[in-house]
Amino acid sequence: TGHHWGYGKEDGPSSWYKNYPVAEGNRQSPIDIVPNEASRDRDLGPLMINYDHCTSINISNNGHSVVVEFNDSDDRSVIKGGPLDNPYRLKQFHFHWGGKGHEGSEHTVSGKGFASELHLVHWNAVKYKTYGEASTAPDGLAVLGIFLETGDDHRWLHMITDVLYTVKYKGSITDFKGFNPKCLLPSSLHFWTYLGSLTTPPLHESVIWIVLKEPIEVSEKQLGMLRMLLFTEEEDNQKMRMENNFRPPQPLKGRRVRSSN
Ligand SMILES: Clc1ccc(Cc2nnn[n-]2)cc1
Ligand SMILES: [Zn+2]
Repeated sequence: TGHHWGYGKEDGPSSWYKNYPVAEGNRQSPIDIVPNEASRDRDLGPLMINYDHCTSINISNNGHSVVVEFNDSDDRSVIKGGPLDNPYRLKQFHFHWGGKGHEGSEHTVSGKGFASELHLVHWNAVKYKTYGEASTAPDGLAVLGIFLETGDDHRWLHMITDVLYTVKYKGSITDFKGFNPKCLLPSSLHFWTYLGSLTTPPLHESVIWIVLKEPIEVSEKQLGMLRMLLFTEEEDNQKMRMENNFRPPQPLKGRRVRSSN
């Protein structure tokens, strides 16, 4: 199966190019977003997020992050508008975060990192039959990125942090039904958008990135719950805390970042 990769010294982002040469490609993610270099594009319409009928299925620890999966067998939860020519179906969301007191977002804004970053992964089910097929196509995926900054408790994030103890170890999965991620959205849907890639191997250059400008606030306590997860399996006697699971910004290589109006 695929090569082993991680976020450690030996298997981390600076070594991924050895097994995944596209790591040095021309549309890699994340990037540092410089707001006053982003161009306002008049034909960028508003983002439309329709998660009303969406329901989560399960929550799991895949050894890289904590992931909530959704039923993507129909168009019950889609995003459209903004830079997108088709509706894109929600498949899963997951987080990237840092260590105690360290930043952990993947995108940065004028060099500033945030404590964490939530990614909602969607795929173009109009043009492609499966997520797998879409994940290798240049317009196959749309990932909605939302920054998390430390502040007050997030009233709905508790639904997730309260069950993290059930997925402490790599390979654990439990039922997680009825969670609607619209409760994790900030009040403004203003965004930056650019063409990029998955930020973990296989690093496919198949992502239309939509990064919301307004962060959501979560408490240090809630972030600390993410850090009690482990990269390692239950039977592994090495207990490696899951933290700093983020890829640093990659070269822009002449790409244009657009801003919503
Ligand atoms: Cl389905 C899937 C594939 C890759 C990743 C990793 C990632 N790529 N871009 N942001 N996160 C998350 C979910
Ligand atoms: Zn991600």
